[in-house]
Amino acid sequence: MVTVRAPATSANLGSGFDVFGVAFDRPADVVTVERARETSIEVTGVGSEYIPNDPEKNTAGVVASALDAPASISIDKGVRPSSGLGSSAASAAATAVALNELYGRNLSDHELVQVAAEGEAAVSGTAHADNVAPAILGGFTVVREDGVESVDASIPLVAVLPDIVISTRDARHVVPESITIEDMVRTVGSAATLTAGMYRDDPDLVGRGMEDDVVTPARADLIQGYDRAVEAAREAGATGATVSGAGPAILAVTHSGDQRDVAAAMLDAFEADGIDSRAFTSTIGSGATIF
Ligand SMILES: Nc1ncnc2c1ncn2[C@@H]1O[C@H](COP(=O)(O)OP(=O)(O)O)[C@@H](O)[C@H]1O
Ligand SMILES: N[C@@H](CCOP(=O)(O)O)C(=O)O
Repeated sequence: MVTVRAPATSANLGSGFDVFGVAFDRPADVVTVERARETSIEVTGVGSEYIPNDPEKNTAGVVASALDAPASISIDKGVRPSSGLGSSAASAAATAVALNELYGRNLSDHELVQVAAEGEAAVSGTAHADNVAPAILGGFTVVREDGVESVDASIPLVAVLPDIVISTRDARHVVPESITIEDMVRTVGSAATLTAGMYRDDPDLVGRGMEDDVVTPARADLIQGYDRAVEAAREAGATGATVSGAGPAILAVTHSGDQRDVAAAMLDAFEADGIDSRAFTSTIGSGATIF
């Protein structure tokens, strides 16, 4: 039996659509696997009633199939599904790491990222690896078609999750299919600024580098209360705020010491719109851990 914890993650960070990701300290999914003749899945925890047990529809089951590693899989969900906090990815990442250990497959972390991304493809329609990469490797990650880079960075984060459900699959349909050269130039500038900020542990640069005029505005329209919450975050000291993943969570970057104020301001903003929400404060954290 092997048990692995994999954390919530935030993908995109505004300017890095399908490329950037960060790991949180918490919340996390905890996955336990045992050898079996056929794969079966039991799900408990946050939002488990909305998650299929069918191995072909659950990211964990798709990973078991991709690794040809049948198992009894127990998932204790800490990351709410359809949150924008990499819920489906946390299960996929934890399962990939756990089955690699259980079956002695000796795959590298980078190979496991590709396996876990197959689980993501089953639920979102695309094998985007920008959540499973930080969920496995930790830190700030950059995903390309031919590989993944990861760097440890110390940046304070606040994620606020409103009581709204948005599926990644649906939110991918609003992404523009093409962009102008002017938008491309601005996006590359933002993404490079953010990356420099991560290397320098500089929340001002990271916040500035989250600016994006391409994907974020289209997704923001799906999140009731988004504009008010982002404005409140900035007024409370956030250096940047944007849609976390495909939403509805909002990710804010702060200086250390400002996290509680920023979280409170965003919670109040959603409350003013009549929406319950909860906040997670974190710094950029580690990836999947075998117990
Ligand atoms: N192990 C899993 N954990 C969470 N969601 C899962 C899992 N397996 C399948 N799903 C499905 O994936 C969808 C949630 O994934 P997604 O829309 O990408 O949200 P999130 O941003 O939280 O990852 C839901 O429809 C859920 O039923
Ligand atoms: N790059 C993906 C990330 C989806 O993240 P999730 O946490 O909402 O699953 C996208 O933007 O579609």
